[in-house]
Amino acid sequence: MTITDTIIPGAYIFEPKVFHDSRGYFIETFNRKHFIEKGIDVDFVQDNQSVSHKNVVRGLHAQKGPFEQGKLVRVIKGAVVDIALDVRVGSPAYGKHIGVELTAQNNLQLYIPPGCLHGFVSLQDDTIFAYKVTNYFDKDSESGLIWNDPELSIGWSINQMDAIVSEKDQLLPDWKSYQSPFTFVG
Ligand SMILES: Cc1cn([C@H]2C[C@H](O)[C@@H](COP(=O)(O)OP(=O)(O)O[C@H]3O[C@H](C)C(=O)[C@H](O)[C@H]3O)O2)c(=O)[nH]c1=O
Repeated sequence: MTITDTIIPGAYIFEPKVFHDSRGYFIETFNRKHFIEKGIDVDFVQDNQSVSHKNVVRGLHAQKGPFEQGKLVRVIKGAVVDIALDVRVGSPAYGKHIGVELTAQNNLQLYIPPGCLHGFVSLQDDTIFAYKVTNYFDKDSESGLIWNDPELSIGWSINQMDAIVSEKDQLLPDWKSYQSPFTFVG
């Protein structure tokens, strides 16, 4: 497993070792010891899976405390551009985002710490997105930001006119009206 730091404190890119043989391949998709190596004491309590058509954008979402979530995200089939935006007040990366292409071919995974808004755009039809979260879903704790605020100039790699966005996500606030409920703990 190769673990790469990002500009967002606590966010890491994981590249699992692929064991190929005449039958196909094997990878460990999660091993807690790699998080412990990075000093992250994760306790995932829920696994999620969504399937998206090409050009579907989900996000930018985060659950507020006490239901904030760390997320370990990956793609089982297809491809996404995955975005994490640090909104922890006091973070050295506050207002900064990372974008990582996660595909069924590259097997990359991204760990997104609590306090980051998360979203992705599906680059292929029938993309299967699977992720582990460190806290339970709590509908009343959902918060978010509109996906395409020009002030953040997030590179979604698709033509905005083609994006398929839920009605709920289309109503999310823009960056200048976003009130972060998160504080950075260094
Ligand atoms: C997230 C979630 C949703 N649901 C139910 C609620 C709705 O009836 C339905 C679809 O939910 P939603 O439209 O919020 O799904 P996404 O737009 O994929 O939301 C996710 O998208 C971005 C990328 C995220 O990082 C979050 O995990 C999450 O916000 O599933 C549940 O029952 N449990 C859950 O954990």
